[in-house]
Amino acid sequence: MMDYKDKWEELADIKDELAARDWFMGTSGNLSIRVSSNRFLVTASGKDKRKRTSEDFLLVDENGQAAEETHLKPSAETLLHTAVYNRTSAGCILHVHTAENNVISELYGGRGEIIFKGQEIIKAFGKWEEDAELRMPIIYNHAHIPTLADEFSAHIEGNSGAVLIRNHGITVWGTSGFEAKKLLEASEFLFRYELLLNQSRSAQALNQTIAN
Ligand SMILES: CSC[C@@H](O)[C@@H](O)C(=O)COP(=O)(O)O
Ligand SMILES: [Zn+2]
Repeated sequence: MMDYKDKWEELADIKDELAARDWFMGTSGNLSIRVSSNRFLVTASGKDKRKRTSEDFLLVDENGQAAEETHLKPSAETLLHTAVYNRTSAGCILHVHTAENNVISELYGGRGEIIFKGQEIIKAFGKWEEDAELRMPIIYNHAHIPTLADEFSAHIEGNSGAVLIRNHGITVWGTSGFEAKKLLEASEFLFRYELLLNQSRSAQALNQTIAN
């Protein structure tokens, strides 16, 4: 039997941290961590991800099928995880639904992407140049998961990245658990900033109209 105790604990710790941020509303979200070239641990479907139990994850193969005898069902969105692991050397994938990532995906979904520029925190994505841009794709939320996974796959470029699914959530991947969490936190910071900025500008414009 494969020994994945350390990877299990690492993913469970990440899950606890994201839960402390309240990023698993209504059982939403799914997480995975690579164990070998063709095996990864993924969250069991439909669980309350704020709880830490011995049934939180199951080992799956490169097709997203259980690789060991279990009564657990892999996440409904496991195909998005297999899409990343089969194309890259990524080590961890995190998917969360937040009000902020949903509103951003709706505001900018018509453009198919949101671009962040002039933000220090895009360095978390390896964007170090002064005029660097971070382009984050926004894809349609197909209910048919193989179709969603196909559209998502078109945006997998390299061992780290982030894709927004419109009115659904964000999926980020990185070379390790640490990297994936960093990208997720940086993304959610950018979303909150963008929303706050838009709100502040609207309030400012309204105040000016009233003053004139
Ligand atoms: C109730 S959340 C909606 C789910 O369909 C899904 O989007 C999700 O993120 C969690 O599904 P899961 O099967 O638990 O991984
Ligand atoms: Zn989801």
